[in-house]
Amino acid sequence: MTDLRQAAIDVRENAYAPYSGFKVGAAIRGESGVVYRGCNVENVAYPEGTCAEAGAIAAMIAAGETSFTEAYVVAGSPLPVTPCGGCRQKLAEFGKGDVAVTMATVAGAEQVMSIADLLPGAFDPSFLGG
Ligand SMILES: O=c1ccn([C@H]2C[C@H](O)[C@@H](CO)O2)c(=O)[nH]1
Ligand SMILES: [Zn+2]
Repeated sequence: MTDLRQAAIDVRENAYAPYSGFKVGAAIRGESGVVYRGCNVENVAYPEGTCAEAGAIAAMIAAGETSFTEAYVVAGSPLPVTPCGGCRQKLAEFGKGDVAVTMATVAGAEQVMSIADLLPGAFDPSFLGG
C-alpha cells in the first residue's frame, strides 16, 4: 500500500459522519513531500459539514504549504468516491500542474483522474483580470 493510501485509510477512521454514515478520508502530498490528511466533519446543521478533501487542504495551508502534487480520497462505497463540485474547485486552487487525484474504495478499487478532467472550464485567477 502506498503511504498516501495508508494515510487516507487511517484518517478516515476519525471521520465524524453520524448523519450520513459515510466516512471519507483524504491525503495530499505537499510539494515538500509532507503528507497532509483530512476527514469529513458533519454537523447537525447539515450544510455546516465539511468534506475530507477540504480538511486535508486546510491542514496543508495551516502548515505553511500552498501546493500539492498528488491526492488520494477513500470511502467505504462500492465504487470509488468522486469529489463534490466544491472540492473540485478547492483542489484546482492548490493542485500543482496536472495533478492526479486517485479515488478509491476501502476494498481497493481505484480510479485516477486529473484535476483538469474533474473540473473542466474551472474558474481560475485569469478571470479576475476584468
Ligand atoms: O468526496 C467526498 C464526497 C463526500 N464527502 C462527505 C460529505 C458528507 O459528510 C458525506 C456524505 O456526502 O461524505 C466527502 O468528504 N468527500
Ligand atoms: Zn466536497
